[in-house]
Amino acid sequence: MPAVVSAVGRPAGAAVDVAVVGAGPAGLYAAYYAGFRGLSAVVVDALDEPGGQVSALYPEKLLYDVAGHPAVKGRQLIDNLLEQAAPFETRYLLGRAVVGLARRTGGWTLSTDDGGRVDAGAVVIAAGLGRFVPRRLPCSVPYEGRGVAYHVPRPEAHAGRDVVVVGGGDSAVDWALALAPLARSTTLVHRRGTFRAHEYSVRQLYASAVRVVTDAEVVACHGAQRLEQVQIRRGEEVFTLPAQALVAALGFTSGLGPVAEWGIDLEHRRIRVDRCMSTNLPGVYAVGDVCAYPGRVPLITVGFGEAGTAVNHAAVTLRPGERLAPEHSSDAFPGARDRATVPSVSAA
Ligand SMILES: Cc1cc2nc3c(=O)[nH]c(=O)nc-3n(C[C@H](O)[C@H](O)[C@H](O)COP(=O)(O)OP(=O)(O)OC[C@H]3O[C@@H](n4cnc5c(N)ncnc54)[C@H](O)[C@@H]3O)c2cc1C
Repeated sequence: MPAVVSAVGRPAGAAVDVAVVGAGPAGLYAAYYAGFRGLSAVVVDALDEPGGQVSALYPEKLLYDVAGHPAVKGRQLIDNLLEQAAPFETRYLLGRAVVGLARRTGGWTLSTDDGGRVDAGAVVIAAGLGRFVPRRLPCSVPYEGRGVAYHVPRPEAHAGRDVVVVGGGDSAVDWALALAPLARSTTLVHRRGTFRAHEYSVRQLYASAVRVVTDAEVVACHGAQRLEQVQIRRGEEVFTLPAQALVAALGFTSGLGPVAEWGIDLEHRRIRVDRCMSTNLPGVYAVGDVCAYPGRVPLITVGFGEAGTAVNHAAVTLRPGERLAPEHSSDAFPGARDRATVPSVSAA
């Protein structure tokens, strides 16, 4: 995967042409497209990892309906999108939420929840379902970042560890299956007797090395500096397992949050756009699952097309005289430095 640098706590720097809110598939493709059109771009996401729903909810699943990919793992698709944007000077500001949008001369200023700001000529909102907030397992909260996590972007990071996954849905089962070949031990704890996950995955689960503990709950976490053990209660029985990692796969809540307060026209908690992907605010576009127009279908491939449309229109707005239709990428590669010599994604 190209190196994506989180710049939490650092100012975003000089004005850019395009600020993208959200590093899901639509936002990442908007960043690529900005580079392709010779525009500088910053992508801001509240999550520490790029990839939006794909990374947070199903990085290990295969997708079969993304154009040009007969089958691609969620994680691989996001890596590919990052690699595609890598020749350009895209900056990724991860782990910070955009909380404000204010007009300024020549564009817009985004403010972030760490007190930072990004000045941009145009804004592409690719906020999907909004900010994801993980459902927490109360007893594990003190160990957040010290062994307790809410998703598994890189299963390899858990190699050789004792891992306890908590939950009964697709993410919990998928992650347990992905971790089992790598971890020293993998235990899946679910408070009910049956799983909500896909039937095929559940069959794989019971055939795997994962220790499955149903009708049970993690009731305590212990450890000095980091997580070392978890206590599990199953009926009257209470037992302790070694655990250097606990993955609380209890789902996420999501909501548009501050985006709804920026004076943008909304429709059923989505941002209303026209055929150019423009919102009612000049120079502010919306793409991907966050946008609404009659007949929209919430698919990744659709979001890619919308991102291209929005950035091409932004290019014309930012640089009057430019053509709306881009050159064919097969004929020219405008805006990029020499592909062969360029490192991956640059830091903020
Ligand atoms: C289990 C599952 C399986 C799926 N399978 C498929 C499939 O096979 N094929 C397919 O086409 N689609 C599939 N989808 C749908 C697909 O994942 C979504 O359509 C796609 O992720 C939408 O992309 P997006 O970039 O618009 O938004 P998202 O992926 O939702 O990303 C939005 C990003 O914006 C960030 N954000 C939101 N608000 C802010 C803010 N204020 N500040 C900073 N960051 C913010 C969020 O943190 C998030 O990272 C599936 C979805 C799920 C849940």
